[in-house]
Amino acid sequence: MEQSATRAAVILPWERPDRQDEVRAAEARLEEAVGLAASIGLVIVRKAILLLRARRPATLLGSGQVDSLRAAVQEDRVAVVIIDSRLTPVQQRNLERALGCKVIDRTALILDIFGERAATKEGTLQVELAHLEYQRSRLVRTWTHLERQRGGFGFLGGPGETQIEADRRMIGDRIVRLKRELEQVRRTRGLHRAARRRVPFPVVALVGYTNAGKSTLFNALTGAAVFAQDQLFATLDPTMRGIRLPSGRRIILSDTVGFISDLPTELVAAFRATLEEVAEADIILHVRDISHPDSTAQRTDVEDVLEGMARSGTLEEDWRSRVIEVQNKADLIGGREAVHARKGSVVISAITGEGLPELLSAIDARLTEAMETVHYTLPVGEGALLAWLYAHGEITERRDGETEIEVTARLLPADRARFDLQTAERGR
Ligand SMILES: Nc1nc2c(ncn2[C@@H]2O[C@H](COP(=O)(O)OP(=O)(O)OP(=O)(O)O)[C@@H](O)[C@H]2O)c(=O)[nH]1
Repeated sequence: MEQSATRAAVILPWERPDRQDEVRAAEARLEEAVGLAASIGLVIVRKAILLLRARRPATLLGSGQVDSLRAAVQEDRVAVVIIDSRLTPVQQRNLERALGCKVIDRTALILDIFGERAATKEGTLQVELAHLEYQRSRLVRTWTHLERQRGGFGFLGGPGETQIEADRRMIGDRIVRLKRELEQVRRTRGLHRAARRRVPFPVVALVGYTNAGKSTLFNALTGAAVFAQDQLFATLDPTMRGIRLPSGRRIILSDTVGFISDLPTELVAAFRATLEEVAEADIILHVRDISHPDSTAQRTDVEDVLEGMARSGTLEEDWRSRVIEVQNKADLIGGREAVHARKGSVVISAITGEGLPELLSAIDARLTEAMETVHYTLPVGEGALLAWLYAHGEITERRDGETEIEVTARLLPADRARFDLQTAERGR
């Protein structure tokens, strides 16, 4: 595929003083950017941290740095240079001219990733909106090359003034339409929620920083224990997979887009929209890279975003009781035994597999803990409802009468909502 062959260089301009701890932070930041670029299919053939004494208005980088970068671009046949910083439209255009290749900045890279990962209607619209606003703020031919290749929104025309005016109008019109569509989607969101609740198993969502190991963990867990793909899962998106826990209970594992350090503010709404799955989750697995120099700050960031979602009503207020913290990459810091497990957390290595059985048991235990005791009186003959209760909960008591069956069961709050929805529909 053409896009998988796109050769890229990732450059991190670094303005902070080069103290030893800062160097480690810069290296981690560069690794993050490399991971992000690789996640959209770019082949990274060069990466570098460039120390900035001052931000040059024309090119951001110093002229010597631009010269050696040009040589590197030629030598390595680089098609795209990613500057992990914010570029003004002028800087971007000047760099493209000087380097003789496409140049994109951090915001453009992140937008691309969100565009690929947005799963819900709202997520897709929100990302497209952020994308158009970004383009409008530039109004020059920017990264249409990458766009076309990847089938995105590459509709910007030539660089002439009239063309730019026409583009400005077109983008403006599209933004107005998108905002209207978004409102429409938000109005009907409640309806979609109810429909999603009919996924008949508890949902466990993975959240965490990019590179924390979410996908590795997702694959490790699903690779080992996927249950037969039935009709239901064919219609779900590929970031959702069903697995069976040691208890025999089935769950849906749902991967989400990763958190990114210093997320540009204009992308916050788009990011939150891509996190919508978390609102549906019975359990949130917060995957952390405990070997990362910013590990603690990253944890706070994730919790702050979830708290923000709770304040805005997207997430239920008791979200903290549904989080299991997963302290990943224990193998890099001396193995499971060497790591102090925080309360409510499980230490693992998604790569070596250590701690995975304990994690599965923790999910099982947390689901059991979250169950509520409910009583139902079902008419005899409603075998399907009774069967549903047996399949999704634990029946603790059952009394069969002439016309009615009384059942006491333990159910998850979400399952209880699903069950109530079913009985309400039958009553209709
Ligand atoms: N040593 C070690 N490396 C790990 C472990 N888990 C993941 N990794 C590595 O960390 C890198 C990032 O892992 P991913 O699973 O792609 O991370 P992610 O959280 O899904 O990242 P995004 O998809 O960008 O959000 C990869 O190179 C993995 O091989 C682990 O337990 N130990």
